Amino acid sequence: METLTVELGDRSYPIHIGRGLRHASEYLAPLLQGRRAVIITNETVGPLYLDDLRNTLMPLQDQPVAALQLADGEQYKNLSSLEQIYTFLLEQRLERNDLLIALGGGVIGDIAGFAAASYQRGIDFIQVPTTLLSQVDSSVGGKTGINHPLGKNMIGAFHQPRLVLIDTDTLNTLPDRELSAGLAEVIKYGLIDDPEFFAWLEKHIDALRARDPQALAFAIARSCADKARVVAEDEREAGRRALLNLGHTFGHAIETGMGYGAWLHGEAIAAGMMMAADLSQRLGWIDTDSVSRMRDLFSAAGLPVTPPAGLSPARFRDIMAVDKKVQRGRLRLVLLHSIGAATVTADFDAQCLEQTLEALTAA
Ligand SMILES: NC(=O)c1ccc[n+]([C@@H]2O[C@H](COP(=O)([O-])OP(=O)(O)OC[C@H]3O[C@@H](n4cnc5c(N)ncnc54)[C@H](O)[C@@H]3O)[C@@H](O)[C@H]2O)c1
Ligand SMILES: O=C(O)C(=O)C[C@@H](O)[C@H](O)[C@H](O)COP(=O)(O)O
Ligand SMILES: [Zn+2]
Repeated sequence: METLTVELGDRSYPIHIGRGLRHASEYLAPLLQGRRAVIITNETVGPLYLDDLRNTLMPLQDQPVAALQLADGEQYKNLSSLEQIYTFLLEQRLERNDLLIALGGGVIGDIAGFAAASYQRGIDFIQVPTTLLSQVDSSVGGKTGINHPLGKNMIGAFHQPRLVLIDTDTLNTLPDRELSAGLAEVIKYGLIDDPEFFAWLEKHIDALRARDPQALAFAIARSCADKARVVAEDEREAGRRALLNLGHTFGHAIETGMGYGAWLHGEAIAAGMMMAADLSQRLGWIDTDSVSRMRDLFSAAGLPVTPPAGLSPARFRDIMAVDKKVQRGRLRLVLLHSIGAATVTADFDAQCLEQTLEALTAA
């Protein structure tokens, strides 16, 4: 068992990482203390893990542990699912002092987190992430929200969880394609500011794909530590936190343009990071050798390295124009000086961006 802390003053919270949820009741008990918890999950994760979590919670509260199972998929990260959650919470008479628990991947964590941020103007919530992507990224840092047909995560709030409980054994049931998608965010941390981790990933990528428990535990803890550090410095993305968006301006355009769910988030941002690398290279920043290392690692992780056919440069431009990093109408992108040195900037040659879009969408 390993415990990290997201340091945010009186809103600091622990991330517990381990195999099995044996110690879960120890961590949950102090938060419950006469309060009631309900669970939001989905129709895939519920049948796998809801009973375990319920059994852990049952001795800690005097009322039955109610749960809502939403439909599964990125296309359900929308207003209609959010409304389903509000209705459930009201029917359950959940009070302002009660708790909501998100059990599932990033879709459930984001939407349940936003329900917690807005229900009765904000109640506490706990993240129990069950995908690699949610264990290394979405459960940490308090970004919650839903998609809009015109843009990813366009409606939401910053709302930190009170606790993150990561049971790495849940990854045993995760499909290979989803494991690879999670590796995209893991590789992202190496690219942003952790070149040693990037080099470790190059050596251990096969072990990670084979679900070696030690390799996974190390990669999850290192990713959470890297993210927690950035979030602690800049909780609401006034500056440095935007680095966590490496590959996301391109990647979100892929997800929105292809229709939510066609490309997994991790797949889209892997291709997006390669697009950011291509542009960085055209600007004379990152060198060819580093771009090849990136391409090799994403490929070894089972991820795409080019955007999908069928999204034109014009469509990319159109969707990218509503990115949340746009300021006074100017697009800001996360670009790379080298592996481990990312930067957020609006100061790039627009011609080079055009060339990247033309070259890679034609590939
Ligand atoms: N809030 C943030 O900081 C943040 C960070 C990264 C990504 N995200 C968001 O997270 C979402 C992607 O999350 P994701 O990749 O976890 O996708 P997801 O939540 O859709 O989960 C992927 C699939 O795996 C299934 N699943 C979950 N756990 C499982 C398990 N243990 N065994 C078997 N199947 C399981 C799910 O039902 C789903 O079908 C996107 O919406 C993305 O925008 C948010
Ligand atoms: O936590 C962050 O900050 C991130 O940017 C993490 C990203 O991996 C994640 O996909 C996030 O949801 C993107 O946020 P957005 O603000 O670009 O929608
Ligand atoms: Zn992401």
